[in-house]
Amino acid sequence: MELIRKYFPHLTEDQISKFEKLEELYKDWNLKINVVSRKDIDELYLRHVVHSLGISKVQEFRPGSKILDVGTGGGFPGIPLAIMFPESTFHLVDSIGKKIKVVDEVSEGLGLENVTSFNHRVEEISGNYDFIVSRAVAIMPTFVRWVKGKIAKESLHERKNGILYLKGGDLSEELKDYRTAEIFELSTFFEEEFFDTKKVVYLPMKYRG
Ligand SMILES: C[S@@+](CC[C@H](N)C(=O)[O-])C[C@H]1O[C@@H](n2cnc3c(N)ncnc32)[C@H](O)[C@@H]1O
Repeated sequence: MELIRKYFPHLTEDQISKFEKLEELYKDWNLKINVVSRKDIDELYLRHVVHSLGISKVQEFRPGSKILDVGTGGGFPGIPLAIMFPESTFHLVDSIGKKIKVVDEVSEGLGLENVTSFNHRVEEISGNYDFIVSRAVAIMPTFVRWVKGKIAKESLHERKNGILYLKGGDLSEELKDYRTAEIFELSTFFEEEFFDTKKVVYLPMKYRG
């Protein structure tokens, strides 16, 4: 929790208490099914919560915005972002039912009214989202194919609607066909070594015509 207080000093008491409770809920769930690896659960705030919130350092979601988290697994980055932006709506999708069950239980346990989850492959759902967020699901060309019809044309934000993807390492090959992609180094915002190679890739939506 010190990391949350250190990097996000302006949270409300309600947000702080949700972030505190989140650890308890994930630790309980991890005894039943392995939603977070054993190693990572001890560093839940660093590896999952603060990492997810890296997206909020790049883009503040305005009230009323709609966000889709693709391949959310146990709820990352969607759940931490939903706590951070209570006036935005988050749809969390994953193709594995037992992961969605954990997402449902955690969001209910935290009283998150702005989270809805779907047990589907993302290719099967439709929607009109301001931003699509994700971590560790697919390479960019596949991901773009899955989500490009799901991004709203009207934007509530100054930055164009599009994809905000948490990635690591050298992305030059993977992003070579995406000239409009912007890469934000998370080490700019967070000093822990874990973030040295971590980035947020922002890919604005391209509109035809
Ligand atoms: C490596 S896990 C990452 C989970 C989470 N985003 C995180 O970073 O902790 C990848 C997740 O993507 C989901 N997934 C893969 N392809 C998908 C698709 N086409 N539609 C929905 N979910 C998908 C998998 O079921 C799995 O839970």
